[in-house]
Amino acid sequence: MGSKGQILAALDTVSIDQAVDWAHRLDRTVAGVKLGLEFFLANGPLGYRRIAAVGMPIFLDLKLHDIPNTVAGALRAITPLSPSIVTVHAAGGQAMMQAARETAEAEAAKRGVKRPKIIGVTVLTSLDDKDLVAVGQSGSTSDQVKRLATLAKAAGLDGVVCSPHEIEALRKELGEDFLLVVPGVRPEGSASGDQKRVRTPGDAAKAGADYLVIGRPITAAADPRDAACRIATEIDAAIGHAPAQARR
Ligand SMILES: O=c1ccn([C@@H]2O[C@H](COP(=O)(O)O)[C@@H](O)[C@H]2O)c(=O)[nH]1
Repeated sequence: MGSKGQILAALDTVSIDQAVDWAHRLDRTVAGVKLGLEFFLANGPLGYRRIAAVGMPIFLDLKLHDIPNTVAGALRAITPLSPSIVTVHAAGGQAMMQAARETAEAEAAKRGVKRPKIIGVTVLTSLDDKDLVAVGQSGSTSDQVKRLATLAKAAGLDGVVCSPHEIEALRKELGEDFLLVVPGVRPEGSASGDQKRVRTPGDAAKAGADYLVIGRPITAAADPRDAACRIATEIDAAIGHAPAQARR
């Protein structure tokens, strides 16, 4: 499969028909698809099941951020859908992240489904150092990402969402088995939009990302499948054909 096995395509839309169409076009071209707040708030579990029926792994990116009891309840609600990956905000704290992990484990065992990987969102890729100061956080984005990722690992999470700029430092600090799921990926010449901490797919893969989360550069293209294939080719050219996990 080459580096197609590293791309998670973000299907950001409220339209079920649009998302199903993208999923069919991208089937066997990417590792999986990401459904986020926009899709899930509009279409809920029924919409999720329509996409799941296409047969690709689903990253359910709801970025849960609440008290431990509420996040545990949310995990009980979504684990039966059998997503491959779900997200919580690492800034929600260690107790909340632990509750998420333990609840997913218990609920998956009870339902006889595979436990989703629980991933902590560190600092959103739309933020830079100045934005952190504006919300009252001192220090750099890279320091804050490292702090939150360390906390996520201590809480038993499977990995984190970080920007392409923090990959090397987190690999060194947190080891080879900690999943790094990386948005903020832009092929040369494509618009950054609201993303502030960006790198190219080739650079992010070479730095050691496990998965690259890519939305608009694929979904806004005239031919999304062709766009995904081009990105996979760029990654292959940068790293050779072995995906990150196989290279370690
Ligand atoms: O820090 C984060 C966490 C999540 N995302 C999500 O990734 C995709 C990126 O989409 P693009 O169109 O490639 O910008 C989107 O669904 C975000 O919700 C992120 O960008 N940054």
